[in-house]
Amino acid sequence: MRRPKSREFRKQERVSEEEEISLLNSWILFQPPDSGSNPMSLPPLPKNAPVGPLHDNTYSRYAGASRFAHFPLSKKTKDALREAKFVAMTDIQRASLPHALYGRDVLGAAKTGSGKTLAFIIPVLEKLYRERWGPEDGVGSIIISPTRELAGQLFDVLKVVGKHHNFSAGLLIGGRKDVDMEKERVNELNILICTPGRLLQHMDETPNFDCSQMQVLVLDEADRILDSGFKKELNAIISQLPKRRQTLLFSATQTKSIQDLARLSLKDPEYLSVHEESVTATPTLLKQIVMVVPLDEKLDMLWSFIKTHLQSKTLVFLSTCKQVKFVFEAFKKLHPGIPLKCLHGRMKQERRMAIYSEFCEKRSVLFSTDVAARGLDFNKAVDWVVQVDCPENVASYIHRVGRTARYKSGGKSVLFLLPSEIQMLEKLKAAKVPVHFNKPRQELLQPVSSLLASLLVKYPDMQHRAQRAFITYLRSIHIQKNKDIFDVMKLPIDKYSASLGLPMTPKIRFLNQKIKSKVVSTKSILVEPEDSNKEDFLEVSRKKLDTVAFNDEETKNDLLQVADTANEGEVKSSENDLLQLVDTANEGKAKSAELGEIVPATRVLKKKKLKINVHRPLGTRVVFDEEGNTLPPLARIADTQSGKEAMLLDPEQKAEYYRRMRDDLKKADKEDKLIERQRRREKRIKQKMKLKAGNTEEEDDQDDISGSEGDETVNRRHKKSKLYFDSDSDEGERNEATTGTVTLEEQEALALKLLNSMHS
Ligand SMILES: Nc1ncnc2c1ncn2[C@@H]1O[C@H](COP(=O)(O)OP(=O)(O)OP(=O)(O)O)[C@@H](O)[C@H]1O
Repeated sequence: MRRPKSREFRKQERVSEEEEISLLNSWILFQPPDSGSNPMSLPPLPKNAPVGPLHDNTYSRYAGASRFAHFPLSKKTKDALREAKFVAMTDIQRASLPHALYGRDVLGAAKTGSGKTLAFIIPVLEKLYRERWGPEDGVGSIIISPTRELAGQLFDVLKVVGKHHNFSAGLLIGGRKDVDMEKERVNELNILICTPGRLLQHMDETPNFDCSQMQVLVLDEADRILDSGFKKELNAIISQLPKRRQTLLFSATQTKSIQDLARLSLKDPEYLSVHEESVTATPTLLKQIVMVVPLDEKLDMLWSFIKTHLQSKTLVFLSTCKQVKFVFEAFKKLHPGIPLKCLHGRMKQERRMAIYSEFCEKRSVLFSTDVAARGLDFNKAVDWVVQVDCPENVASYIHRVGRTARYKSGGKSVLFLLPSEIQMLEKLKAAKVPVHFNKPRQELLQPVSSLLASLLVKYPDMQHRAQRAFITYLRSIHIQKNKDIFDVMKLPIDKYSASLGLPMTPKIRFLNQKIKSKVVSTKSILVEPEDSNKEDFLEVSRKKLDTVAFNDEETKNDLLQVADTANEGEVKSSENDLLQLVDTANEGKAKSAELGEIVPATRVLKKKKLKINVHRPLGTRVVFDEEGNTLPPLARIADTQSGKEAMLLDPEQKAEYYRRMRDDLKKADKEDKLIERQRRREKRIKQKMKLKAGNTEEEDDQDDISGSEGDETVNRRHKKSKLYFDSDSDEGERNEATTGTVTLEEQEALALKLLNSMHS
């Protein structure tokens, strides 16, 4: 047990702290970095150079120093840094700390995993220390993170570096039940680490919540917090903060938008982009691979990848929560031989945190939405980042792959691109992201679709999950802004549905409308060579690039590597192939004929052909009339049962036959309705019970396309919609909601009738 410090000791401590603060202030003011300069351009202090106050009343130069020990930092901070083995500074720390310590606003940009967290945690601690901030002063600094997991991680770093300081700090994130306790204590906290939604909730609901004296505002992943997803929240937050404050913004993909920065009222900010001159925008030790994978082969490819990388820690990104849930559940049932986990914004907070910690500790495969794309520093290095679905933009790509190859460790990533998404490559190259093409070995591909189909039969709930995954993925593509890359009409929808194990392609209203309009325009497409060429290109490139699969064993370590390093030339040539294909496509259909491909003119035609094949009864002779129509059922029966022909064609008998059929149909219809009513009723009861139990995790039907945050406000919005929308098709959702109400009324009426009849 710690003995309470004596009064005398406390007094002495105070005096020495005051002396230290005075020294630090003089040191910082003595030789600050020039405004607009990057301290990285200054030579570091020689190893044995004296540090701090010098004998002639001067101080050593700290701008440009490369070790924490050479900086005007408090002993408490220096001790903690040393204990955590932080000795030499990273580039972004060298560049931004001198400006931040001097009190300037900073916009810091540096590659993922390059140590930006310390670049803002240290100035926050030092500022409050030098201001002698205490419990009675309330909120002194607010650090905002876009996701809960990242906020939790920042809190952990703060606990490490600030462990000798006496500040109180709080983690305010959505999904935690102890909001009332937070409200009671939030005004006593000195440092708040929060997500925008929860902070705003306190600003709105906590009596006397006061941050009018706060000194430092930090936005980690600043570009994300400043983008439209958080616009309203951030504007409301900023409006309640004092104008006189220091603001620090950090991200691997920094915003330079004047409008964004104007919202924050920055004062002559220092823009420090330490890797701007670098040849690549991603970590140098990161090996990045791109493979072209048709949509209907993505799961085969992913499954094969997992099976051939059982010793790796792998992070898999998918576009939507429903995809994550489906792939996780399905693959889990197929027992790949490595633990699987999933993380998405619709999970309960405790579960999210638990999964995050488990993945930090253990070798496993984590399926995730973009909720894990930014900032997270998984303790034991992630070996592979697999992007099954194309990220919405380059920034998103950079953050996702940045979960591996952090600080000084290496890592690998692979991106599956659809043939229609090839333009993404140009964007990556333009942003200095060095990617290599790879053609893993076809023979090692382990198809999983048939296994999924059997799973869906065995577990009926999996069918529902597969449908949701299917629909939400298409919707995620549909709502993307960049239509040059993301075009839902270019997707092989039926094949994709089959690849998930679905027996039939689910109906999607928004897509049906699109297809209809495409059918109308098909006529003109057929006479417009340019557009039809596009289709040709799609088919040709698919055929040519389809030949991908994974190598076996870890030793030949990932098929990817073998093909890549063993034959750099081959990679190059495949890349060239790809580029050539674009040209080839522009040369029109003639070229594809040369290639020996039978290329359908449009997808619509292909689909029609498929339909006929699917619905035609196998092994039965189909009789067509002269116009090519099949004969009506009765005529067919008459044809096959020649003995009864006369009877069935007799008008009275025919009428009788039709009457019986009608009755049978009515009966079947009635039964179906009853079953359906019962199903809906059970579903409603289930939902009510879930609501009562406060279970927010499952079946939130507005899918989280961005896969982000799961912040409190966002969740509240979703919860609301949950009451009304309960199906994937927009139309279906509304229908079901309305039918649900009518059924309830009907049931009440029925109950009343029953009661009356009992009393009478
Ligand atoms: N000076 C340092 N010395 C040693 N390790 C460091 C130093 N600074 C940071 N690190 C380590 O580097 C890793 C990455 O740091 P951090 O999470 O701050 O990166 P980041 O730049 O914020 O990445 P992201 O852009 O993905 O958010 C962490 O494990 C951290 O402990």
